[in-house]
Amino acid sequence: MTDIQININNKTYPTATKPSIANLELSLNSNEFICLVGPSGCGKTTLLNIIAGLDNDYDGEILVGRRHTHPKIGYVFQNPRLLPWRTVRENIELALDRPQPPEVIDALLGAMQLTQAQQVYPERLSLGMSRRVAIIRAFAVDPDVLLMDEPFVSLDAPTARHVRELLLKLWQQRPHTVLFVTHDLREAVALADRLVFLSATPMRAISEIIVPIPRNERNNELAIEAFRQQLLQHHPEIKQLL
Ligand SMILES: Nc1ncnc2c1ncn2[C@@H]1O[C@H](COP(=O)(O)OP(=O)(O)OP(=O)(O)O)[C@@H](O)[C@H]1O
Repeated sequence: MTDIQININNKTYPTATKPSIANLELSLNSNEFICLVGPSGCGKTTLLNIIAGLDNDYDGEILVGRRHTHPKIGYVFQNPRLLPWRTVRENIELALDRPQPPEVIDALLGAMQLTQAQQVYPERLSLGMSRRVAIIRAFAVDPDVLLMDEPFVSLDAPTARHVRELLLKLWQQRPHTVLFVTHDLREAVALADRLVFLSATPMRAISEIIVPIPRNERNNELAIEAFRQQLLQHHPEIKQLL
């Protein structure tokens, strides 16, 4: 695994009058779990699409180690985007760029508690199950960086907590660099090693915090409070977001 450096000087959509991203610098350490927290519409999806190589129309650079290239990506979208005519297992296998021993998929299905559902078609899955399939699919390609764009949005609270716990366990078994986007500070603190707070457009990274270990309710609350204080001190303009 390699460190990744993202420098975006300017990203302006052709039809827009002002940049969506300006002077954004972000370093991703190998196998680090990073949460990006930012206001609605600040440019998070735009950033993930640039990192994924889906949008090359920007001024900046992405370095994987010392190479100017795009990292190998696993992408978990808000919508799980499963092919309805393929089973759970086939949806995972289709994402692979090279065949994997069946045990690899078996282990991922087991970790996400989907072994029993592997021959099922997506229409029979709950939203929480579909999200778990999407997470497996992203891990299965063994990416340089896993991009997760609010993958637990619109799940009820207990289901979101369950899927979060499974994700963390899987990540501890198979460490990968993760870039996880959320609006939810509590979700971010429950998951991340490091939180990066983003400004409204034009988006840039305005503050960051390392989450204290061990993770427990008290440490999480302390992290949230420290984060609030740090942000309010340096960026009073975002008070309404906290
Ligand atoms: N195709 C496009 N053309 C023009 N402007 C766009 C386009 N896509 C996004 N934008 C603008 O760029 C900015 C960032 O949008 P983006 O969807 O990346 O934000 P976001 O943080 O992911 O939003 P949300 O929190 O709602 O998911 C917004 O001002 C949006 O209106």
